[in-house]
Amino acid sequence: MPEQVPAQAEARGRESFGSRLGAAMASRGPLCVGIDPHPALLKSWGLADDVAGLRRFSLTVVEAVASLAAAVKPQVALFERHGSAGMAVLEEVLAEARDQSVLTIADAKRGDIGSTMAAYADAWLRDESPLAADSVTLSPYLGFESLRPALDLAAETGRGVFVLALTSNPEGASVQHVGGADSVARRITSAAARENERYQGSLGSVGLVVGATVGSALVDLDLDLAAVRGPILAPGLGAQGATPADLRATFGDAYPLVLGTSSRDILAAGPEHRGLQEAAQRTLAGLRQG
Ligand SMILES: O=C(O)c1cc(=O)[nH]c(=O)n1[C@@H]1O[C@H](COP(=O)(O)O)[C@@H](O)[C@H]1O
Repeated sequence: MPEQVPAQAEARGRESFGSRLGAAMASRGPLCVGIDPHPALLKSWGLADDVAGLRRFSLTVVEAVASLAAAVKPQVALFERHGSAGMAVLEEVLAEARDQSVLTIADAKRGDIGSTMAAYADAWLRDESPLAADSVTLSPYLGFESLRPALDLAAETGRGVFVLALTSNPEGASVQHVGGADSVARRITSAAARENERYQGSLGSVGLVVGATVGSALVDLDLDLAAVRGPILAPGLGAQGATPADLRATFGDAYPLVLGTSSRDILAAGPEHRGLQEAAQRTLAGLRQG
């Protein structure tokens, strides 16, 4: 039963993900740095588009920004394209982030029927898994309730999830805005709010993904994100055109819950630590000013 889950996490001496992320956002600021090792970025860093290049790139980003960011978000697709050796690098990156005390969001956007979802939950959210991260992104388009195994395992192990609600890409609206006053996005945000009822006294561990680029959609769809009480992962800064000022305008009262995330815009400032750190600090200063 949902009410028992925080007790399970507590029994294991675990602090919830929402509580840990809230503390990291308060002490370091509301920035997540995306680790997206695109072939073009590897090239611009003077690295080959191979497993050695992938490893050097990703570990460099973790080392450079671990003390500046509340979280790092490896994009799983860009490791997967290198096959099993690429996934081994992802395991190493997750372990390095853990050693350097920066929270991880595995950007895997998983979603499937419940029985298969249980296996995805095991992969990303179970202690023993080599791919265990602090949190994982989930796609709710097989129905929010199909995510149940991940929602429950995250609560049990003190981990978190970010559920896609309003994505940053222009095509997202063709599905997410459907339904008028009872839009798909509204159903997802309401379901996330219900899940977060089990996390009392801190930020919930069920976050949402809402793009920095969604403009007036929150007003148009009448979404109250502050009421969800979970973190809001907001991609779309920089390379997709959104600015920190856009975030403040878009999120209004919910802005304190927003974790701005940027990948290419910061990564293009590598390979030197200093360049990456300056780019991250610039983005963070913008987010703090909002
Ligand atoms: O879940 C995500 O992080 C995500 C959701 C979304 O709506 N839009 C979006 O861009 N993302 C991811 O955020 C990252 C954005 O990268 P940049 O555009 O380079 O900052 C990519 O890894 C995307 O897959």
